[in-house]
Amino acid sequence: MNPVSSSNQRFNVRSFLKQLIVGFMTEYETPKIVMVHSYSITTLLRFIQTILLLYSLCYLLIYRKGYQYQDTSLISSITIKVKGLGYIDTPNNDSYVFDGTDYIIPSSENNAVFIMTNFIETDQSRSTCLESASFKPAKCRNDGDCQNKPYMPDINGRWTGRCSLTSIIDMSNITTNISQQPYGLCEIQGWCPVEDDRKKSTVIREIPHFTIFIKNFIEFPTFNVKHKNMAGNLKPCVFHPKKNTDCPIFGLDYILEEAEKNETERQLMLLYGGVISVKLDWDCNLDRNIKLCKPVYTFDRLDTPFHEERFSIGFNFRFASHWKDNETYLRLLRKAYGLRFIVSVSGKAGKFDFITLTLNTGSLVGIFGLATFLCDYILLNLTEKASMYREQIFHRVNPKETRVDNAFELLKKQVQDKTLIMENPNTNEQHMTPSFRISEPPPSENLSIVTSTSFSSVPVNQNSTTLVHPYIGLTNMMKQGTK
Ligand SMILES: Nc1ncnc2c1ncn2[C@@H]1O[C@H](COP(=O)(O)OP(=O)(O)OP(=O)(O)O)[C@@H](O)[C@H]1O
Repeated sequence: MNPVSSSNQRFNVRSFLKQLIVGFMTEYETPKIVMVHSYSITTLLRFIQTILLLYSLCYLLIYRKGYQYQDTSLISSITIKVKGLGYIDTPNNDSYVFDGTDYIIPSSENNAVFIMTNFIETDQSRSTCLESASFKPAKCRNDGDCQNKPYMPDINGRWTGRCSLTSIIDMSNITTNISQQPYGLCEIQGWCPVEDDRKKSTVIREIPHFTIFIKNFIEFPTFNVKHKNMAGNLKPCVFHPKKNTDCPIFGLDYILEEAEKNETERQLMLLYGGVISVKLDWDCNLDRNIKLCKPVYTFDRLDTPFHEERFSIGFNFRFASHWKDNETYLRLLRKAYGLRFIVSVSGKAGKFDFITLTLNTGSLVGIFGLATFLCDYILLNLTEKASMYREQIFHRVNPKETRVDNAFELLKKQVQDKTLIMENPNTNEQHMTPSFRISEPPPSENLSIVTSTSFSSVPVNQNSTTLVHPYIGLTNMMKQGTK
C-alpha cells in the first residue's frame, strides 16, 4: 500500500473540524426539484391541493377559529326557580292546590331541582298494626308464623309475634298451592297504619304548564370576562326554540318533549318520576360583543325508559313531617314521585391571538404538503413510468461504488472553474488547477471513488490514480495518467 495514502487514512480531528466549519460557512444547501410534465398527475395534485386548501382555510382556520386562543375553563353559578299551580282531586269532589313550596323538595339544591308530580300520603302515629299486605313475609296462619322472624330491610316495624286472622284480606296473589286457606297478617309495632303503595296514585295536575327559570352566571377567568344567560331588558317570557331563544324560562311541557319523545313514557314519568339532564353549552367569540354570546340548551332523559327497566323504575323517595298531639307522636309520611332536573354548564371562549394564528398557519402548511406526498406515492409506485421517475428522483450514493460518470462530471467542472487542486501522491506536491485533459468517457473498469476526506490514492487502471483532496471534499477524482 502507498505509505502516503495509509497515513492519510488516519482520522484527523483538526482537519475534520476545519472542513466542517468551512463547509458550514461556504456551502449553501437547497433541495433539488424535479419537474414532471404529466397532465394527469398535475390535475390530481391541484385537485387535492384545492381540497386541502378549502379544508384548512374554511374549516380549520375560519370555522374552528384557528386564529383564536381558546379556553374551556369556566366558573358558573345556577339558580333554578319553578312556578305554577297544580291541584289534585279529593274523594269528596273537592280539590287541593299545590304551589311551588309544596311540590319542590327540598326548596333549594345545588344545580338541581326536584318537582313532585305524584305522591302516596299516609297519616301515622306510633302504635301497633298489621304489616302491609303487599309484604309477602307478613302472611301467617297462626302466631307461630310471626315469631322468631329474621330481620328484613323492607319491614315497616318490629314484629310483635302475633298473627291477626281477623282482618283476612284478599291474598290471592300470595296464596301458595300448599293450602288454599286464606292467610292473615303478622302484627308490627311502629308507625301505623303502614304505607300501602297499592293505593290510587295522586298525580298532580297541570304540571306540564309549570315553568322553570334557569338563571346562569358565568366567568371565563382566562379572559376576565363575566356574562349571564339573560339578555339586557328581559321581560316576562317563555322560551321558544324559534320565536324566543333569549328567554331562560322554559315550559315543563317543552322540556319533557325534548327529553322524551314518547307520549306514553312522558305520562309514566309523571306517575313514577324520572331524571332529566339540562345542559347549557356556551361558545363565546370574545372578538365580538359578549352580549351576542348565548348558551345552547339541551334536555336529555337520564333514567332508563320504563319499557326497558324492570327492577327499579322512575325516581322516588320518602319524607315526613312530624308533630305531637296530646302526648301522641304523629307524622305525615309522603312517598314522593317526581322529576329531578340536573343542570350542568360547559363552554369555551376564544379571542384572536397572533401566536396561535402563527402556529396554526404552520400546521396548515404542513397539511398542504400531504398533496405532494400522495402524488409522489402515486407517481413513484402506481404509474406506468414509475421506475423512470424513481431513477430521476432518487440518486443512490454508495461510498464504495459511486457512479464513475458523476465523478468525472464533478472533476470536469472543477477543472473548468479552476478550483481543482491536484496532488502527486508520490511527492506530495500540490498543483493549483493545472491545464490537463480528461479522457472521455472515463474507463469504468477498475475505477472506484474514494469518499474519505483524507489524502488518498486509489488505482484506477494501470496508468491512473484517483486522488481525493481534503479542501475540496468528497469526490475529487483525477486520473494521474492525464497529467
Ligand atoms: N319559573 C318561573 N316562571 C316564570 N317566571 C318566573 C319564574 N321564576 C321567576 N320568574 C319571574 O322572573 C322574574 C325574575 O325572577 P327572580 O326570582 O329574580 O325575582 P323575584 O322577584 O324574586 O321573583 P318572585 O318573587 O316572583 O319569585 C320575576 O318577575 C319572576 O316572577
